[in-house]
Amino acid sequence: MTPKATETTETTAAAPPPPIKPAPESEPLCARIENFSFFYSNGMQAIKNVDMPILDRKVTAIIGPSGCGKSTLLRSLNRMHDLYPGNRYEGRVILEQDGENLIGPEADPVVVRLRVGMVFQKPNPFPKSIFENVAAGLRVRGIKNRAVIEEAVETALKRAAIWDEVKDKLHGSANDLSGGQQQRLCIARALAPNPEILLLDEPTSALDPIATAKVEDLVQELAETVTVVIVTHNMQQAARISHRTAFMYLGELIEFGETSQIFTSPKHPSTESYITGRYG
Ligand SMILES: Nc1ncnc2c1ncn2[C@@H]1O[C@H](COP(=O)(O)OP(=O)(O)OP(=O)(O)O)[C@@H](O)[C@H]1O
Repeated sequence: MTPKATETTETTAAAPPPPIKPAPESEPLCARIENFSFFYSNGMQAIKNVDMPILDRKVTAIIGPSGCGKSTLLRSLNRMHDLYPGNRYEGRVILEQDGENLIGPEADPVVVRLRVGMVFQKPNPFPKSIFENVAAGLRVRGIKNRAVIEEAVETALKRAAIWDEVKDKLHGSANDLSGGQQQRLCIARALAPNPEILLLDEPTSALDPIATAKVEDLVQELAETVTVVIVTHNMQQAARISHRTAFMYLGELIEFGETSQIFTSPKHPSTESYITGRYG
């Protein structure tokens, strides 16, 4: 018997459900990412229409499989992509404090990088003294008074929980520190200009478990005074230290919510597949 058209046995793969838009937040925001897209100079669209709140003085983790756009999104927040010609931003990243659009044409990328500090995967201290590493951002801010710089360097090193280890060798080379100490020094360097947001791009992936635990403790402490956004491949880390988690896939923000909700009852099937280790 010839099957009728309606009885065909062929199946087509169901399209994945659309991303879930973040729910309105009741807690104070530090910034809002609105309808944000990013295009690399070769025309590749790495971020697609992302809307995401960034909670004030909380830790937001960005997770997702390799190549989903985590680092691209993070680097957009402090205009790192401006260092390469031809890259393009669309949309807005608004700082709540004064309404500045960080990716707008009027925003000076150098000033944005003081308001939004960044620490990378591999510790990258300048080949200078410990003191000069931390003072660097203050000098960019135009601060020249020695006493002011000394006080700010001490405060930043204390905030980064490394003061006790370096206070007697501030003029020694940063390169003589251990990897974990170098990473905390880089955090101090980012903190010295007193940024509103601290971006951390897989800050512990080059560190051993003890140095990792120190940085994780530090991040939680820091969130009392500065907003933190962290990219991590380590889901236990995201679950341990963040208040909100953003799951990205193929350049889209698929799901955003309280970290405990994302890890225990994700709403989107792609989030569930990722956190249960089925891909990525
Ligand atoms: N300079 C570049 N020019 C063009 N495309 C790029 C560039 N850098 C990254 N991409 C592409 O943009 C997409 C997002 O990359 P991105 O590094 O942001 O992903 P990721 O989620 O951080 O990955 P990983 O976890 O592996 O670090 C990828 O498809 C990547 O190939």
